Amino acid sequence: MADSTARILILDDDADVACAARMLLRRRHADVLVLDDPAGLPALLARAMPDVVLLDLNFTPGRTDGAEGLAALDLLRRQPSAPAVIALTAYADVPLAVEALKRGAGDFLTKPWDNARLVAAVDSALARRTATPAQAATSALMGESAPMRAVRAMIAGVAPTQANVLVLGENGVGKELVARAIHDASHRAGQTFLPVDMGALPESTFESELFGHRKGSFTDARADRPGRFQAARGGTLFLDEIGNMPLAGQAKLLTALERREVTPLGADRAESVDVRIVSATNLDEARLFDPAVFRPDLLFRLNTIVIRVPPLRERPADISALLRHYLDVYEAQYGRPARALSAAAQAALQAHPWPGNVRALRHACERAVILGAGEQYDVDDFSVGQVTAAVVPLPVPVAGTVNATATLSTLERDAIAAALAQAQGNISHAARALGVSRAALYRKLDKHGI
Ligand SMILES: Nc1ncnc2c1ncn2[C@@H]1O[C@H](COP(=O)(O)OP(=O)(O)OP(=O)(O)O)[C@@H](O)[C@H]1O
Repeated sequence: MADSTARILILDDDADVACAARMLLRRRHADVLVLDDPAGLPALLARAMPDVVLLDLNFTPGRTDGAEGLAALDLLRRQPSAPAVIALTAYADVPLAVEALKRGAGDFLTKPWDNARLVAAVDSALARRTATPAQAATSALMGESAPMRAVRAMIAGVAPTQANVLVLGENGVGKELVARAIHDASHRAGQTFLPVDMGALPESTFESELFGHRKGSFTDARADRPGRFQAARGGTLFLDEIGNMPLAGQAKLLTALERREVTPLGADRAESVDVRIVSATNLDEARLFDPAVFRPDLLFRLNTIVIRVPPLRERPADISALLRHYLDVYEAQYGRPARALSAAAQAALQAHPWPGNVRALRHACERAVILGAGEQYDVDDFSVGQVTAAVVPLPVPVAGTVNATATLSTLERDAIAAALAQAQGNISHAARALGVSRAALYRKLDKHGI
């Protein structure tokens, strides 16, 4: 069932490929457009700006240099509210995938793709796109509280080195922003910053996703394919959610990090790859240091430097500036007039514990900008009173008294609340139990005000 209002464009001349992708994505996104020729792109953009573009890199038969796709990518990146781009290529060509990433594509997929991976790539592109205004530059890591100043000092100290960095903190505290800030302040800034959600990598394709594969190495390996390590060569690989990696995957990652080289599936020789590793997890440290959960030898490789990003409730001095920043961002994005916060709203939001941290604050600001009707923002516009709903038993609807949509919506909310309770608040685990990506779960939490 389509549950997002995002607009997705598939720009690919292969009708079968475009049709397969459209059918898959239509289950979740109501608005999926297909275009078979980049020449039609300017007219389409003038009519309807997409949120995410799946962009083939080669169109003219026989052409494999990617020039047509890269030109379309440049055009997309020049748009005032540029869509997120996922480059698609049938020719698993590392330099071309890397070139697309360097020119602003957020991710790449090689054909034929794994359906779950395609869905997850679109979800993360949407999530990242929403976050773009705050993530564009190092200075976007806001906060003048003493703990955030200490975090920034650590970033400045560690960025110029080659040290692997482990970023710890609850969901939504800004771990990815910290990782980007390290990359942006390092000598690798001009190279790729590639985030990989380690919790979302299927066990069966773990090696091929990370290290790549050679044509014919397994039934579906119809072409050589680069892995994330090769794609991030020279840059920074951000291993997100490492705490959700199965132990088997941990062993494979350890070998790559120890040897500083990776062996694509089916290859007879290892390749050395120069990547800087920044990793992150929301696992609490007691769990992370439990050998039954995480291999100590891998942890030792990853945590040369540890940066702890404190939850927002421990740095209330940052709340006010973050509120104003995100209200400004969304007022500009939605073309709404600038409005002040009422004194009561300011006090209530300042005292709020923000269990979802800065991500929740950002979502609350977006809601307020869209829904707030008064001259000033009132506390109700932020709908933050419902934050504990995930652990509060929800009322069971009485048959016949609610309409079908309300029932479905309630069921979904119940399922999410139950999954979260069972996963003890671990978003990745709850998302996996529900069969959706983390990004999709975040959107649903937002939708239900959880
Ligand atoms: N210090 C900050 N200043 C401005 N925006 C922030 C800050 N910290 C987080 N954000 C915003 O909050 C959102 C969540 O941040 P981010 O994705 O970096 O968190 P995370 O800790 O990596 O989350 P998760 O654990 O769920 O992956 C993003 O939109 C980000 O831009």
